[in-house]
Amino acid sequence: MKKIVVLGANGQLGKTIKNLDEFDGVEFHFFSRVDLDITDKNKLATILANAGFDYCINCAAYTNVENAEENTEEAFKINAEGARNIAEVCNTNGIKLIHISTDYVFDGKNKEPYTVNDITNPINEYGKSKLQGELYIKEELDHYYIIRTSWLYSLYGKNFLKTVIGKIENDEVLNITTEEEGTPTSCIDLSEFILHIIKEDTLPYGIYHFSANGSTTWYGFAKEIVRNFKPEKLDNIKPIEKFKTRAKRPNYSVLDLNKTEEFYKELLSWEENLRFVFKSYKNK
Ligand SMILES: NC(=O)C1=CN([C@@H]2O[C@H](COP(=O)(O)OP(=O)(O)OC[C@H]3O[C@@H](n4cnc5c(N)ncnc54)[C@H](OP(=O)(O)O)[C@@H]3O)[C@@H](O)[C@H]2O)C=CC1
Ligand SMILES: Cc1cn([C@H]2C[C@H](O)[C@@H](COP(=O)(O)OP(=O)(O)O[C@H]3O[C@@H](C)C(=O)[C@@H](O)[C@H]3O)O2)c(=O)[nH]c1=O
Repeated sequence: MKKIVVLGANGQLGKTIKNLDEFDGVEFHFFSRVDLDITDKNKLATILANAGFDYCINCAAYTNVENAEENTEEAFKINAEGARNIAEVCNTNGIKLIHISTDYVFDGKNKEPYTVNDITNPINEYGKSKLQGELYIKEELDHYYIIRTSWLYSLYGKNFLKTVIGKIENDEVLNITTEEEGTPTSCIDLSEFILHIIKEDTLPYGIYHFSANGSTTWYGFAKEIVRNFKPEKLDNIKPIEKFKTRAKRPNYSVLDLNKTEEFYKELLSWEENLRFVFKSYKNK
């Protein structure tokens, strides 16, 4: 039986892991921010010491990309210092770390998918803080998996899918940018990969990229959401070149999946994953 501690358990990824129905051979222990704040290194050390955890999954993060431009200190405290605290405590206690990072560590100037070896160059404070977290982990720890993913969605918490559904339910018209290209990723799909790493227990340590296959713009993603949710409202989604925001986003942040597919399996397209999420939504 593998013993796993999950941090940031009340976020959308944490909740998705909690709802996985495949628990054979693994025992999860979930800690939300109120149970365990990752900026409190002493408490982390106390809870993780001598508890026999094999893996730590870090789902805790400061994820508000817009607010990170002003609350930069807090974003770094959680995404960089918090990640360092976890890495130090994992190192002391022989715990393998699975940490989630982001496509926003890249500047978006590529014309083809970013590989795990491509140069990082974040263009917003959230991306900078997440990159610093990656660097600290690499510095402190040998036994780590850093999984960079992109455009996460689920039926939990706050994410683009839920924003679009909410506005369509109110019959609002949405102007959505066509400026950025990336890949929407279902939290269910990512959770299954995380579970695979734990169950296999043999994947080489290091950085992995994880998303669905294919790519689109936020406009394309919104259209596909509405096509699945309420096709009669498709005309409510209007393309615009730019949507005014405080934080810059990379114009292109598609992740190269070759390494992940080599150690896992061929991944489904983002459209197929989205259909799967709606199927479970309608069955509820
Ligand atoms: N969302 C996305 O599109 C993407 C996310 N990622 C990464 O994936 C991971 C999971 O993201 P996601 O589930 O979407 O994020 P959420 O914002 O849904 O969840 C993050 C969770 O972390 C908690 N948290 C914040 N600060 C602390 C802290 N100091 N100590 C403990 N917990 C804390 C939050 O608690 P509270 O709600 O109370 O603040 C929240 O429950 C993150 O590392 C994120 O950077 C990567 C790519 C895309
Ligand atoms: C709500 C809305 C957003 N947009 C634009 C703004 C932005 O360019 C894009 C996405 O907006 P959001 O703010 O929902 O997404 P954003 O916070 O940029 O999402 C990112 O979150 C972090 C945590 C990550 O790690 C990234 O992978 C990515 O998922 O869509 C519109 O064009 N129209 C709209 O009505």
